Amino acid sequence: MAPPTEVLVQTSPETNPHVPKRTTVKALVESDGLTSIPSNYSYAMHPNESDASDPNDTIPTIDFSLLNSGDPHQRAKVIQDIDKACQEWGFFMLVNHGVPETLMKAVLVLDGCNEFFNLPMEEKMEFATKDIWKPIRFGTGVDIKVEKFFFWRDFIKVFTHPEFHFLSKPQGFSEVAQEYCKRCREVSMELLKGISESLGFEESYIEKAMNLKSGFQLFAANLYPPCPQPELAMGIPAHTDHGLLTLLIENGIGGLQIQHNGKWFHVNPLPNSFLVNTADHLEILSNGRYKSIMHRAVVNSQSTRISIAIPNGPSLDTMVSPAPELLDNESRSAVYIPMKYKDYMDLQLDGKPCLERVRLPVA
Ligand SMILES: O=C(O)CCC(=O)C(=O)O
Ligand SMILES: [Fe+2]
Repeated sequence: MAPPTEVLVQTSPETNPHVPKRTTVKALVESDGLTSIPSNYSYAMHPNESDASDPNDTIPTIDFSLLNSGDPHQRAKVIQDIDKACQEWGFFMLVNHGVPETLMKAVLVLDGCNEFFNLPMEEKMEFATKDIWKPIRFGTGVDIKVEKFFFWRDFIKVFTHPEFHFLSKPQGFSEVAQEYCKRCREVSMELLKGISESLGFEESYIEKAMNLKSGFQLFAANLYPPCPQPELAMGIPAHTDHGLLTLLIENGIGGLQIQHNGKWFHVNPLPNSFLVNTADHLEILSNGRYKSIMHRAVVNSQSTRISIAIPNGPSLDTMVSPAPELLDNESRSAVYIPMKYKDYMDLQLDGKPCLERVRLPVA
C-alpha cells in the first residue's frame, strides 16, 4: 500500500464529516493489491439500466467536409442528415472534420491529458475544489446527491473560452490544448450554422441568438483507470450535457453508452472521428425538436481510458428560451422556461437533472 498521505484527497470543509476521506481513482488503482473495489465505489444499477440496445443499430455518421464543399446540393443533403441525426439520436460521429490527427493524439496522450494525470498527486491537488466556477478544477467522481458514493473517474475541467485558462504543467500541454480548443470551436460554429439552417433559420441565427462570440467553452478530460470489478463500478453516471454541442474524443478503448430507444447503446467511435452530441441548450432552443440524450461511461478491467469532452455553449449571460419563430399560439407553445445560461449551470449544484427544472409539464 502507498502511504495514505500520498493517496488522500482532502475533503473540503463543507463535505460531510462522516464520509470517508476521498482518494483519486488513479491513486487507488496504483495502491498495491487492489483486487476488489471499495464498497463506496459500488454502483447499484436500476433494473433497466443494463439493457443493451439492438446490435444492428448504427450511430449516424456526418461528413463535415460536405458542409463547405461549395456544392449547395451536398450542403442541403448533409444539413438534412444532421437534422435527422439530432432528432433520432442526439449523437453523431463526425468525420473529415479537418482537425489534424496529430493534434488529437497530442492533446489526449502525448503532451496532454495522459501526462497531466501522471503528475504527482500534490500538483494536481492544487486544483481540487468543489466550486464549479473555478476556471481550473481537478476532482474525482462523487455523487453530489449523497456524497457517499464515488465514480471510477478522475477529471480536470478548464474554462477555455471566452477567456483561455490552462495548466502550466505538463510542459507544452497549454499550447496544444489552446490549438485544440480553437479548432473544436471552429468545428462547432460551422455545425451550428448547419443546425440553424436545419431549424429553418439563416445560418448565423444561433451564433447571434446565443452570443457565440463570447460563448462558454470548457475543456473536460476524464481518466478511467482499469477497474478490478468493472461490472460493479460506474465511470460517469447517466447525465446530459449543458451547452449546445459537445465534441468528444477518446483513446480508442470504448466505454461511452448512450440512451437510444430506451436502451443503452455502446458506442464504438471510428478512429479520429468526433462524437458530437446535442446538449440541453439545443433542446431548449429548438423547443424539444432536438433531444439532449442521456449518456454515461462504463469502465473495464484491462485498460486506462481517457476521454476529452469539449462542451460549447451560449455566452454565460445569454437568456435562453425556445426560439420564438418555432412557436405559435396554437399547437406549438414553449415547453421550457427562459433562463440565463449561468443560472442554469448553477442548478447542477443540487444534483438533479437541470433540464427537468426548466421543462414545463405538457398539457
Ligand atoms: O468519457 C466519456 O465517454 C463521456 C464523458 C462525458 O460524458 C462528459 O465528460 O460529459
Ligand atoms: Fe457528457
